[in-house]
Amino acid sequence: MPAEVLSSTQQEARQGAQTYLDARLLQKSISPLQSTESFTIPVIDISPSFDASLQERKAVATQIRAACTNSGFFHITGHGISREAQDAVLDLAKRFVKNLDPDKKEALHVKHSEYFRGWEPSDYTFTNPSDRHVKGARPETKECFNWGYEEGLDPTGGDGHYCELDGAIGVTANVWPSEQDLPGFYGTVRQYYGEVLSLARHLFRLFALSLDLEESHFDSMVTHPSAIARLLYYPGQENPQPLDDSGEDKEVGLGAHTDYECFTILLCSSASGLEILSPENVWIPARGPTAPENGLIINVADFLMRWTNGFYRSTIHRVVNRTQHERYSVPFFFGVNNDTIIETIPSCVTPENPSRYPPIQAGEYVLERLKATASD
Ligand SMILES: O=C(O)CCC(=O)C(=O)O
Ligand SMILES: [Fe+2]
Repeated sequence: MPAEVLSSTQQEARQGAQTYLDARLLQKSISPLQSTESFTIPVIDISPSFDASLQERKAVATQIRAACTNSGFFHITGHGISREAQDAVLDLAKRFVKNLDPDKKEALHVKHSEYFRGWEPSDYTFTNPSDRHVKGARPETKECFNWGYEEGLDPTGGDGHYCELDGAIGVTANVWPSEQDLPGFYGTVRQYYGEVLSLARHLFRLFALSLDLEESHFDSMVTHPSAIARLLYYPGQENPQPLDDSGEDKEVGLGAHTDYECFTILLCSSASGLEILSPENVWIPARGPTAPENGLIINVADFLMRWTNGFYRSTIHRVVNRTQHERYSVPFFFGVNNDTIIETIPSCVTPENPSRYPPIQAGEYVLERLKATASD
């Protein structure tokens, strides 16, 4: 890949995603206040996809395709992630936020990391880079801890070829609290992350079927994948703030954004707060009355949207905790091996819809998007 192609695509990585986000948010503000919303978030039981016939796997894939071409957002049940691992990792998020001393957090600050690993205090990033420039912008209320793939977290043990977002080999990018400060931290992360990583590889096979590709199409691209995850915390509001004069929230947990990778697997505590911009450009709660009890949330992210030439939709979402309760969540952002160069999937290109995106190296794309949240 010639150098000039990469640098122009880095620019395009930021701008393309921001343009999509800004355009959808603009449509939101001109859409009628009284919504004629008919959209509900689909719930897909993926249990038949584990041990059944190809025909049954294809039936699940068909439901995934329908969700991805509409809102790009759905709940899954029958996913096999143990309740124990889910509860333990949510509890870990709480322990990290509440029990780790400020100086220990400071030592893990993401500003020390080229790859945005470690402790991310609320005011360090704007999840929607445009929010930084809004007059009187207040910091988002979230606080989080980020880590990425390492072979020790992979139940397969990996393929020995992991490289970082920028292609660097042999770097130790993750940082961890010490065992003394937070006993069992790494073990709990490893258990949950390992289970979700296996689920993500399985889901990618269903995504392949959903795009009429061979089931194994993506397998060789996720042997040492980009798989960043985070423990997230949103404080409750002591006195939940009324909306401001323009009908916007005064306090936002995480600004409106799309995720960067292929798809996200999200675990959240019962507290409400996550909202998605529906296909009709109306904010709706992600965990409405139809949300399943033990489900996980899946949303399409930007890399899959560009890979499919816009056929699959990346979901715009945000978090606003309007309750007095604390909220915790653990998103897992799944993408392909950082060193994979991606070109639009040929079956998503037609004479009416020619490829809109130049080739790009997967990790470079994600790194560029991460950088945009912390600076201009
Ligand atoms: O906390 C949540 O529910 C969503 C988190 C999220 O959207 C993100 O970290 O990208
Ligand atoms: Fe997100």
